[in-house]
Amino acid sequence: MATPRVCVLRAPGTNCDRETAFAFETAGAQAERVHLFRILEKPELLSDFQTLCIPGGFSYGDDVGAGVVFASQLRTQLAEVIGEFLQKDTLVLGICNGFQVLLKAGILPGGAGEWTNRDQTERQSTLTWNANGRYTDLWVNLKSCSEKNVFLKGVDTLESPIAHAEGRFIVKDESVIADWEANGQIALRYCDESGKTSKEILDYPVNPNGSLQNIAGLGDPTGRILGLMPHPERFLFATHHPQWTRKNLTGEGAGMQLFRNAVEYFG
Ligand SMILES: NC(=O)CC[C@H](N)C(=O)O
Repeated sequence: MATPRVCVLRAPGTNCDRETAFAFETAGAQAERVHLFRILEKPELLSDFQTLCIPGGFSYGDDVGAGVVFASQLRTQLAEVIGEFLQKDTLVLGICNGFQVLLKAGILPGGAGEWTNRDQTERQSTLTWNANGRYTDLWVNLKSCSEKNVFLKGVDTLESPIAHAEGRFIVKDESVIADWEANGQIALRYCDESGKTSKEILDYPVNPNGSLQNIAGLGDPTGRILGLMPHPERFLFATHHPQWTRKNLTGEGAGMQLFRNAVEYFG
């Protein structure tokens, strides 16, 4: 199997890059933590990689809004190389702050298809302050809703931690969600312990932030891009789970499958 190279792109304030690189490495990829300033200096470096991952954290201190500054650097200073990267048979993963960046840059939900028109396309959706107005840190249940998304192959439900202040997914006009759903772009929804979810906003803590239609993750039309608020890299081993002894969990954690899928895609 070919070993894909993963660029874990970090900016000032990113703090989940080591764990995320470790997750990809454990799944069999070759992951490199690359500082955004290196790519700004030498944009062609990005073409050495098959996967781009923007990890979680507080890029630029969440100033102006989480992910906004990082996203605007991608949109303006790196537009060309990002466009080339998206056109190729590559994967993109954005975790938490990374999801915020993908959405605010306009890499999601349109992917390569919309990237060239990103300045003409009005942004339909965003991630804003949690309904409870607070930074919220807990474990949630997720239901995979897309058969198309590469990262979610073989995933039905998974538990994962969330840790964010600006994770409430909202849209300007709710009717776009039906189109995204038909396209397989609605990737993950918050659900209860039995895996049940709904389009009505479920109560806290099942839906921890008040996201519309309980949406926790979104993909592009090709299924090669995924952005999600929860942190799969924090559940690689059973022992990461707060109740692993009580629940007798052993072996891998549910988050591992997403990284393995990303590696096997290139197999
Ligand atoms: N864990 C994260 O990546 C946090 C994202 C962002 N800083 C927020 O609080 O919303």
